[in-house]
Amino acid sequence: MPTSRNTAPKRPRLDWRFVKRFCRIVRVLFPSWCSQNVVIYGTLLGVTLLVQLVIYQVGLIPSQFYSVLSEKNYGKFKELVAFSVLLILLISALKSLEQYICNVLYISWRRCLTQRLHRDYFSRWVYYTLNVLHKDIDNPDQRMTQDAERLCKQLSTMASRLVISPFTISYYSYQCFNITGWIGFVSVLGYFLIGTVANKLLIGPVVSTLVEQEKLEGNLRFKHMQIRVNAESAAFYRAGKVEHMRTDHRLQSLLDTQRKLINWEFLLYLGVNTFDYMGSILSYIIIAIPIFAGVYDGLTPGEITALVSKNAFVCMYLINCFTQLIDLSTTVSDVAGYTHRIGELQEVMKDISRKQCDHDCSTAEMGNFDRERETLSTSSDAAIVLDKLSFTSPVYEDLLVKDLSLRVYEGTDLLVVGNTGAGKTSLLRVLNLLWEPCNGSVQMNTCFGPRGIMFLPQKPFLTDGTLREQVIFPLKDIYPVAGSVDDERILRYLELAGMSSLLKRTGGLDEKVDWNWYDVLSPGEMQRLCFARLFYLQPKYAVLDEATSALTEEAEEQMYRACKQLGMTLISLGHRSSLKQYHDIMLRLCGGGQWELTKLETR
Ligand SMILES: Nc1ncnc2c1ncn2[C@@H]1O[C@H](COP(=O)(O)OP(=O)(O)OP(=O)(O)O)[C@@H](O)[C@H]1O
Repeated sequence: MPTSRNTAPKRPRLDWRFVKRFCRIVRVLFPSWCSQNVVIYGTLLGVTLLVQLVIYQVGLIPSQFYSVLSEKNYGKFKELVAFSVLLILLISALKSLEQYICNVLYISWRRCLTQRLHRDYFSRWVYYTLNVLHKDIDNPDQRMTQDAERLCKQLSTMASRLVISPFTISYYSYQCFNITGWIGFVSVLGYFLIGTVANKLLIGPVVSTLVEQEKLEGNLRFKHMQIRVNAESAAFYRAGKVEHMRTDHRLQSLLDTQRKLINWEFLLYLGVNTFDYMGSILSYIIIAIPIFAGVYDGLTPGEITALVSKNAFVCMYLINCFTQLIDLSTTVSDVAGYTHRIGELQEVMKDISRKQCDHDCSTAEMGNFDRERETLSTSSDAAIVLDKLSFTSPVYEDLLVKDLSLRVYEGTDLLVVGNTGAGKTSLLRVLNLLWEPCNGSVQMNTCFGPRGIMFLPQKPFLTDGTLREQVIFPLKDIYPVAGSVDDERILRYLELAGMSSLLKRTGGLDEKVDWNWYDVLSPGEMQRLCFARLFYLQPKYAVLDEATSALTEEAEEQMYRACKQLGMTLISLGHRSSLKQYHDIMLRLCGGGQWELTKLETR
């Protein structure tokens, strides 16, 4: 059952929670000390250090030119020009390499982060709980795709600057201290601290507005996705006008928030730019101190010019190191926003996964059908045992079913009937552990998958892929034997389900199709294709939730007879009275928690 949080969510900020979430993401990006990403990051550090070394040499060139030109030394001038050209070629090569390594790092980080999120998302049935029951976390899909991508991109752009900062700051601080004494060094440091505090104050609102903006961005995309998936139904309703209005409404909310964001960013940029330009003046003020104090009184004007040029470079570069850190404010605010969104998703998924594991750890590998081939149930006992089972829907307190006790045995087919909304499908959700019961217990003595129990949900699920992949779904590989024997089985069962024509449309079992299966198959064809799957997998127990609702009664008879011929025990949910003839007992859900069990005599 979903757990809605009672406390209002905290506004995302640059706080301790951000640090914890960021550290968790960093552990994913650098899984171990000898991981590939550490090697790439180390290489980046090496190349960036080299770049700094060359930059230092390039920075000293103007002062050397001043000296050489004031001495009118032609020989030295030629040497200096050649040296300068060499340095420039070297620095452009190194800077390109630095950018290239940052991009490699970005791809590697994205892979690590997204794969980890996918692992948590697809473990057990976290994706179901997250999308259907957990309404307090918006757009998980967007967090795993766009947000993760942007976080890695921003981090990779920061990477080289962050990696080098401790080195450049220490080196140029030392140089600045040597040249200007403690006054110069302390002034630069004080200047940086003021800039940091001012930026920290401005970043706060940017982070929370960015998180809100990403949520609305996801909502707008979801709306477009809804139209894309349901284009035909929308067209039948002539829904263009109303959906246009709703989509524009979402766009408007997004744009309002984006305007709020750019207003805050304007203040942030104002702070950053002021800091940048004030920094360049500060460097001359620092150099002026020893000059006016008379420290360089004994030097000629040419020597003073060369010295000022050299000292200005050192001071400016130190200030530049600090301003680069401050310039990162805008990137840091983006990183903080994405970190909060991804961190929140990770926490919620972990929480759901822990609860699902506590609920029933024995089903942890439920999706691993390959493993289940070996873990066949040999028990001759009931496959499903319900003992005084009671459950409600996640949003209402009213009981859908109260104290239901029932056993399902092999060979005894069960029909579940009841009014719309009586709780038939919900019973399957409880059997599948998707919903927690409020009372009683569910015991599944058979495994999920082929030779165990398979569910045909009310809405057919068609995966992307070839016709073969549709038929063998949810198996990843061909089962039980590969090659032509398997082809023969697939073709036989497609024919049995009345879907051989599909083979002509696709051009073969393994032909890649460029269409969306939902768009090209009619509801009846989708149901038939799901039966072809069932015939192919041949589970011992088949649970059919209104699986023939789009078929004629003759087609329904064909499908049911085929299931019986293949030795399946059926548990069907439906409204049609024609279904009774294929079952032995009938469970009627009467509403308000009431139910009755009757034996069917008509077979
Ligand atoms: N994810 C959900 N969150 C909240 N309520 C839900 C959810 N899914 C189903 N319900 C509610 O639970 C109740 C039982 O739904 P269920 O799908 O079991 O009905 P059903 O008997 O299968 O109906 P039908 O015959 O139309 O398929 C309904 O009132 C439904 O609105």
